[in-house]
Amino acid sequence: MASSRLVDVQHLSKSYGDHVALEDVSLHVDEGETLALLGPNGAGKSTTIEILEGYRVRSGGHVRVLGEDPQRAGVAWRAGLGIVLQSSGEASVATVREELRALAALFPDAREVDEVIDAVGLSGHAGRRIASLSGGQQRRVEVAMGIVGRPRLLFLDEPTTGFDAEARRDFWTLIRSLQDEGTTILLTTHYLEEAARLADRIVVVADRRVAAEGTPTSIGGPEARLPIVRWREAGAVREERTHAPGVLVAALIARLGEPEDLEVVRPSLEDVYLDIVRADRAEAAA
Ligand SMILES: Nc1ncnc2c1ncn2[C@@H]1O[C@H](COP(=O)(O)OP(=O)(O)OP(=O)(O)O)[C@@H](O)[C@H]1O
Repeated sequence: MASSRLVDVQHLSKSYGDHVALEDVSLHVDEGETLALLGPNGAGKSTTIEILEGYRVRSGGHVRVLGEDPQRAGVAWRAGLGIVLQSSGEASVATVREELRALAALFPDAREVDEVIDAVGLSGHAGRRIASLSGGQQRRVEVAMGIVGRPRLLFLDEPTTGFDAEARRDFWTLIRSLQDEGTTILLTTHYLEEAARLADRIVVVADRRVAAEGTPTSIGGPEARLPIVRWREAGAVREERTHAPGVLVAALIARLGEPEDLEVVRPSLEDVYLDIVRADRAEAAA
């Protein structure tokens, strides 16, 4: 195992009673990297991440996080982790600053609490009770709690759920600054744009296993990225995928004059992701 491999998962399986949640998942995260774990509801993302955090016991496979098996690792190991779980909905009656100060005291090299409060956009709310904040503001407190210990490895399980558009942009800026400091991040999200902007690499989990892996611009293979030219002809929408959209558009203009409803679209990560998940589902059904 490379020394820079902070997360190493091989052939991970997990069953809840008779229900198989994960069958054979292998993935890794290297130091300094941000990996986005994507997949439909129920695919097993939280199960995977909670096994890596030591909160769930695996049924089989090999797992190393910061060089240790999460099922056996101790308090010193945990101090290297930052954890933002899927939102619990439970809120403390302490104030934002009190809660973060209490938590920061547990870490050897914690960040300055007021800087963290500022970084998550809560400086105007530092003295307010967490329970009195809005859902999105409470989620920001949870993110602050994940980063205050200056973790080497940060787990973010759907961190921006409940954020408004501006808060999400601010969060992306915050994550970029953590990436610049060298923080290694494992992120789950249902926002494909978030994965496209933040991740160095993406792993798609579907039907209990890894369905695809790659960078945001390469996952799914080159064919999945071919531009689509759409236009209307004889009352019907036509479309064609092509390596040379300009050539096709020129040919359409020569044939039709100005083509009706003409557009040239490059598939987004979301389009590619949906193709991967649908193909995987069709394969599983077959
Ligand atoms: N404690 C549990 N007991 C029984 N089944 C569980 C338990 N936790 C999760 N599961 C099941 O395991 C599967 C994977 O769940 P998991 O929460 O890991 O999915 P997910 O990919 O995180 O989904 P989402 O995107 O909805 O958060 C689901 O079918 C879920 O119902």
